[in-house]
Amino acid sequence: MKISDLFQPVLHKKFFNTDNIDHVTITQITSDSRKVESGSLFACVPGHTVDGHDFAAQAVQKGAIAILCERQLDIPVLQIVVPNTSQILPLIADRFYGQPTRKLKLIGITGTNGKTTTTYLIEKIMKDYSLKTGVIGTIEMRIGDERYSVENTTPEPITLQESFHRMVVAGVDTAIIEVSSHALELGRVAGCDFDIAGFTNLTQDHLDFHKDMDEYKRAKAKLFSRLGNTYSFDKGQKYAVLNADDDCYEEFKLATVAQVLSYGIEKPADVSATNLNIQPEGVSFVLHTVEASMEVQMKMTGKFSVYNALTAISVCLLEGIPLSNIITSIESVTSVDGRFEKVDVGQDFTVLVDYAHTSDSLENVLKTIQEFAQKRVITVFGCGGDRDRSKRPLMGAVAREYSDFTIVTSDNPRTENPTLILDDVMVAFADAARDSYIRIEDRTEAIEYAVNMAESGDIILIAGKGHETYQIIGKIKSDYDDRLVAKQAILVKRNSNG
Ligand SMILES: CC(=O)N[C@H]1[C@@H](OP(=O)(O)OP(=O)(O)OC[C@H]2O[C@@H](n3ccc(=O)[nH]c3=O)[C@H](O)[C@@H]2O)O[C@H](CO)[C@@H](O)[C@@H]1O[C@H](C)C(=O)N[C@@H](C)C(=O)N[C@H](CCC(=O)O)C(=O)O
Ligand SMILES: Nc1ncnc2c1ncn2[C@@H]1O[C@H](COP(=O)(O)OP(=O)(O)OP(=O)(O)O)[C@@H](O)[C@H]1O
Ligand SMILES: N[C@H](CCC[C@H](N)C(=O)O)C(=O)O
Ligand SMILES: [Mg+2]
Repeated sequence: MKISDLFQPVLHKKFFNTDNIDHVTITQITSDSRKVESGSLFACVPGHTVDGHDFAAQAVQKGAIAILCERQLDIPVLQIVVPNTSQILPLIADRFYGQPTRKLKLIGITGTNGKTTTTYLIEKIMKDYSLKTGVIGTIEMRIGDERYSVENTTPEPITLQESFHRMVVAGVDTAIIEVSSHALELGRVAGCDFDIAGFTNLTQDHLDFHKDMDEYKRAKAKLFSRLGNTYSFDKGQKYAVLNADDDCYEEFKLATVAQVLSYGIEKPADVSATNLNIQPEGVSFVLHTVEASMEVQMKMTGKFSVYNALTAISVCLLEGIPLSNIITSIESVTSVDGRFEKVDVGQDFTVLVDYAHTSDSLENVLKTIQEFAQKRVITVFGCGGDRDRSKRPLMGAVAREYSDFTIVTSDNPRTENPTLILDDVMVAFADAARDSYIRIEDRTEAIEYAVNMAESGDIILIAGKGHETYQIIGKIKSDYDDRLVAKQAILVKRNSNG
C-alpha cells in the first residue's frame, strides 16, 4: 500500500528523509523489529519494558523502508513522525488491512469474568445457525473450525486487524472477540467498528496495571462510550448488552449512545432468568424474553453459567437468530476448555479444573460446588506472579471460607519469587485452623497431595490455570497441564492402593 494513502487521514504528521512519498509502497506493518520483512513499515512503540525507537536501526537493517516514530531518528530512511505512535497504529493497521471490521459483524465482550465462556457460547449458537464465525480470545483464535495460537486475549492492533482481514478473506459473517481492559486502555481496539458490545461483570483484577478499581472501570466503559459514536455508522444500529445486576449497569448505560438490551437474574431486565436449579450435572432455569418464557436445561452449572448464557442469548437475539435455535444450542454445550472441566478416570471422588483466577470467580465456582457437595471440598490454587498482588489474600480468604481444606501452591510465578507470592496468599490463613490448609509450592506435589487425601465423595477444585498448558517460572515457559497432572496422580494412587 502507498504510504501517502495509508497516512492520508492522519493529522499532525511530518515526513522526513523524503522528497516525494507518492511512490513509496509498503508490504507489511509491524511494531516488532524481530518480525520485520523487506519492504516493511516499522512502528516504534514506547512499551512498558523497552522503547521500540531503540530497535528502529535494527528494523532498517532487516529491510524496513519506513519508520513511524515520535521523534526524528538519526537513520537515513523515510520517517513519519507523529505525536503518539500507539494512537495512530490501530488506525493505520485498520486502513492497511482494508478496514476489515466494516465488512464483518463485530461483537466485543468485556468484563472481568466470563468473556471466554460467553464468546464460546455465542460462537456455538451462530455456528449451529450456519453462520461462519471468527473468535479471538484467551484460549486461541478460531476462524470457522481452524485454530490459531494467540499471545494476548486481545492482540495488539496490527495482529488484530490482520486477523480480521483473514476472517474477511475466509468468508466469516461474524467476529466475536474478548476485549480485555488492557486492550481498551492501550487502544488496541481503536480501529474496530463494533456492532454489539457485551458486558459480563466487574470485580477486582489487574490492579497491577490499572491504578484502582475506578480506573479499571473507566477502561471497561470505553467499549460502550465509543460504541456508535467514534468510528462508523455505515453498518446500522449499534447495541450494548448490559448486566442489570452489576453495579456498573447505570453508568455504562449512560455512557453509550447505542441501544441497550439488559439481562439479569436479580433485577428486572429485558432478558432474565428465574427459578434457577443448580445441580452437579447442570443448571436449569426459566428464561424470559419479550417474546416468550421457556425452561432451559444447561449442561454447564452454576449461577455464573446462567449469566453467561443470558449474555449470549441477548447477543444472538439481536442478531436475529430464532429463540428456539438459540436454546437448543445453549442446551447442547457441555463445557468450555478448562472451565469447570471434570477429570474423570473412574475415581470415586470428583476433580474439577477451572480457570478461576480472581476472588470473584473463585467464589462463584466454590459457591456452586457447595450447592451440591456431600463431603469435603478440597481446593488447590495459587496466584500468578507479575500480576495484581492485592488479589492474593482476597483469593486466599475465599478459598478458606468455602473449602474444607485448602492447598496453596504456585500458578505461573513468572519473575517473582514463588515463596513470597505464597506468603501474600497465606495472610488469609493467619488465624485459620492448622488442619484446614497446607502450603506446597510445587504445583504437581500440591495436586498429588489433594488426590492422595481425597476420599469417596470429596470434590477437589484445581483453580487458576484451566486450559493453560504451561507453567511460567522465571522467564521459562514449560509444558504443564493441571488435567494431565491430576489424571496421573489418580492413576498412581489407584496403582499403589492395588
Ligand atoms: C502490559 C502489556 O499489555 N504489555 C504488552 C506490551 O508489552 P510492553 O509494553 O512490555 O512492550 P515492550 O516489550 O516494552 O516493547 C515495546 C515495543 O518494542 C518492540 N520491540 C521489543 C523488543 C525487540 O527486540 N524489538 C521490538 O521491536 C515491541 O514489539 C513493542 O512494540 O506490548 C506487547 C506487544 O504488543 C504485548 O505482548 C504485551 O503483552 C504482555 C505479553 C502481557 O502479558 N500482557 C497482558 C498483561 C495483557 O495484555 N493481558 C490482557 C488481559 C488478560 C485477561 O484477559 O485477563 C490481554 O488482552 O491479553
Ligand atoms: N459470569 C461469570 N461471573 C463470575 N465468574 C465467572 C463467570 N463466568 C465464568 N466465571 C469464572 O471465571 C473463570 C474464567 O472464566 P472465563 O475464562 O470465561 O473468563 P474471562 O473473562 O475470559 O477471563 P480472562 O480475563 O482471564 O480472559 C471461570 O473458570 C469461572 O471460574
Ligand atoms: N489472563 C490472565 C490470566 C491469569 C491466569 C493465571 N493462571 C495467572 O497466570 O495469573 C492474566 O494474564 O492475568
Ligand atoms: Mg478470557
